[in-house]
Amino acid sequence: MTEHLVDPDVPRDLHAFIAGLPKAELHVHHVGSASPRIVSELAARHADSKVPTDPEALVDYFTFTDFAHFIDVYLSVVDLIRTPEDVRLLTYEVARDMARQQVRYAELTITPFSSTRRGIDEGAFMDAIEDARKAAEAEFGTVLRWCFDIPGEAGLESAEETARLATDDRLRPEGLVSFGLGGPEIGVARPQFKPYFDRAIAAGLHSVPHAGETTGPQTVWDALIDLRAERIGHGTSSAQDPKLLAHLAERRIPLEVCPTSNIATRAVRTLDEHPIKEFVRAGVPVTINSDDPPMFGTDLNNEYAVAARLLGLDERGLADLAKNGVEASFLDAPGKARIADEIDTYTAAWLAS
Ligand SMILES: Nc1ncnc2c1ncn2[C@@H]1O[C@H](CCC(=O)c2cccc(C(=O)O)c2)[C@@H](O)[C@H]1O
Ligand SMILES: [Zn+2]
Repeated sequence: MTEHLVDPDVPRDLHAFIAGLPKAELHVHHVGSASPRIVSELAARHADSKVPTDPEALVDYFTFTDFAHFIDVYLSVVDLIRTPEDVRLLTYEVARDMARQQVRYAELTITPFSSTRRGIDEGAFMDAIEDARKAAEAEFGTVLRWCFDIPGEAGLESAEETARLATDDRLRPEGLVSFGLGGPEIGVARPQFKPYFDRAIAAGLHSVPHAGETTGPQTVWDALIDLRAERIGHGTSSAQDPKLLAHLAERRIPLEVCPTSNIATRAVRTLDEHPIKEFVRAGVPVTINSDDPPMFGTDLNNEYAVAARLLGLDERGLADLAKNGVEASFLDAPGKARIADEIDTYTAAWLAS
């Protein structure tokens, strides 16, 4: 457990329970998962970068005035990833950090457009992530799968490139399971991306766009109707629309909730105002995720502690939340059953001790 992340309002033994709880993570960004250790290593390789390497300076650097500022800082870290070896290092080290938190399975959102437009060869990029995925599974036991996302603000050129990389049989990596859409939402309407999502879905990929993070509930409706979303990234503003909440609950469409992220990007004012309770009350399937953990000064374990506090959960409630993540994942049925059983066994042993 990382000591500075202990929430004083959550009992210490609940933190310890969370630290050992087997988990699935469904909403976490590749570059946004670069820890200070990884950032320092990349910055040392590329000394001209403006990203600070000192962990204390990084805390200030990762303090955001608004969502646009967050994206600017995010892109400065993207600029640190310049070679296939950088891509491999980042991916492998992110898996190591996940394994330490008992993450058994993660769908990692990768933005291949950002790397190919910066000159990394597309085939070498795919080889680097696949090589890291296989090594991480063998060495840490964490299973990684990919979501390729369109950086919407970069325009339809980025959508075309992302759809091509995700659907070309010669390039598409074995670990790819889903197709997403990220970046700012203001001025980036979801319906324009429909043809690209149609292509990805026709190629067998699942649809998981961000929506309702920084704009209202209509964006979530657009993601559901035009992009045929199977899960929603954030979906925070859904709480403003009771019909939408009822729809999400009835269709069993999970929200990928990332509480600390919403505060760090100023999408939500305070944790106590976070709508997670409304989602649960409306019967919407809720999953807990970390988004860009080091940039938001969090990790997945801390997000579970935050959820425990906001929802008043005990060990059984936390185990159910972890099982929501497994159930909402794109694992096959035996894969889901294996992690769900592990969660039950761990919880029973903890409660019996
Ligand atoms: N909380 C988040 N909510 C939304 N997205 C988030 C979040 N966290 C991380 N992201 C990532 O940020 C990327 C945005 C990148 C982007 O806008 C952009 C614009 C213009 C040019 C380029 C370029 O690369 O040249 C990139 C998204 O694709 C997504 O993967
Ligand atoms: Zn995200």
